[in-house]
Amino acid sequence: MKLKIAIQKSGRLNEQSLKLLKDCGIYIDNGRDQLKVSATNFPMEVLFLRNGDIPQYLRDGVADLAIIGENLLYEKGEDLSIVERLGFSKCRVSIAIPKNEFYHSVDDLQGKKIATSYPNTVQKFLKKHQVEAELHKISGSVEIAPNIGLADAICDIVSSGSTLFKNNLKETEIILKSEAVLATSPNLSNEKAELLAKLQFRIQTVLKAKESKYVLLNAPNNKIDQIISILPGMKSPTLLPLAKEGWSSLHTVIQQEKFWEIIDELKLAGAEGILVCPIEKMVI
Ligand SMILES: Nc1ncnc2c1ncn2[C@@H]1O[C@H](COP(=O)(O)OP(=O)(O)OP(=O)(O)O)[C@@H](O)[C@H]1O
Ligand SMILES: O=P(O)(O)OC[C@H]1O[C@H](OP(=O)(O)OP(=O)(O)O)[C@H](O)[C@@H]1O
Ligand SMILES: [Mg+2]
Repeated sequence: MKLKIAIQKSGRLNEQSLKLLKDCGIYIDNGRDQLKVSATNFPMEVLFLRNGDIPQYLRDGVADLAIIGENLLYEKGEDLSIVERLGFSKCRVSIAIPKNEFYHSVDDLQGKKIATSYPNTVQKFLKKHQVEAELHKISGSVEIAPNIGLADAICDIVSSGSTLFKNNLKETEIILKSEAVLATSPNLSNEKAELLAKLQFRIQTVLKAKESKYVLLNAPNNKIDQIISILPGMKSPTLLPLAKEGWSSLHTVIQQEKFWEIIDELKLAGAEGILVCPIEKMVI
């Protein structure tokens, strides 16, 4: 018995999905040309599919789980559950209009023509705000629609905003924020649920390690207490004596984002030779 995981065949999510499996110690042979590949060291089969088809495959039980954009679940798979947020492919689904158009509120979309690849998402948004607009479904290059007279507004994925900028559009409403997630089929057998739990444990181990850094620093012994009070450590930090009399080396694990907040404080408190190292796996 194998856990069948669907990942995007090619596109934005493909590379990082494969990398995540690799970081979890799951090796896949010949992922390139085949649409179905078995892992060599984990009871798993990887199905390479078109993104848009994945929610249906999950629903039908053709795939047990999938790595997919949260936005696509909102569009096509609200009945499916998210079991893990994966932290990559962060983006938002937004409404945009030509830069020079006036925009005050959602009401300005009343009676307008909106081009999008995410019709259900837009429809839900319009309904919530009691706005009636005409939807025009297109499958790609949505941002060009207003420039060629196809629509008054668009709804599409925005990340850096450069596609909007290049097409003279401005973002007026953020409908939702998205990232890659692990989603599951509704009726997993107990055996499959156990395998899923194993996979989730590995994923959490990898993700936690990514957020954290191993920090080493040197300081005079009389400054150590103050430095420890600044460090938001895992537990108590490790303290080792240096060859130099009256000095110690202090090791701890901190959240990457916290590091930038406390670095100046650490230096002021007398920390020297600060090293920040990546962590490969982290089991807590
Ligand atoms: N510019 C972006 N920045 C960050 N994430 C993005 C961006 N564009 C898309 N994504 C995310 O990646 C997912 C896949 O996008 P991509 O454009 O590769 O595939 P697609 O065109 O939706 O699907 P298909 O596999 O059918 O071609 C999207 O659902 C979204 O969650
Ligand atoms: O805000 P930005 O950083 O510019 O990213 C947004 C763009 O990225 C995606 O397109 P993609 O490149 O995936 O092309 P596609 O339309 O062929 O899917 C999305 O559909 C937007 O067009
Ligand atoms: Mg795309």
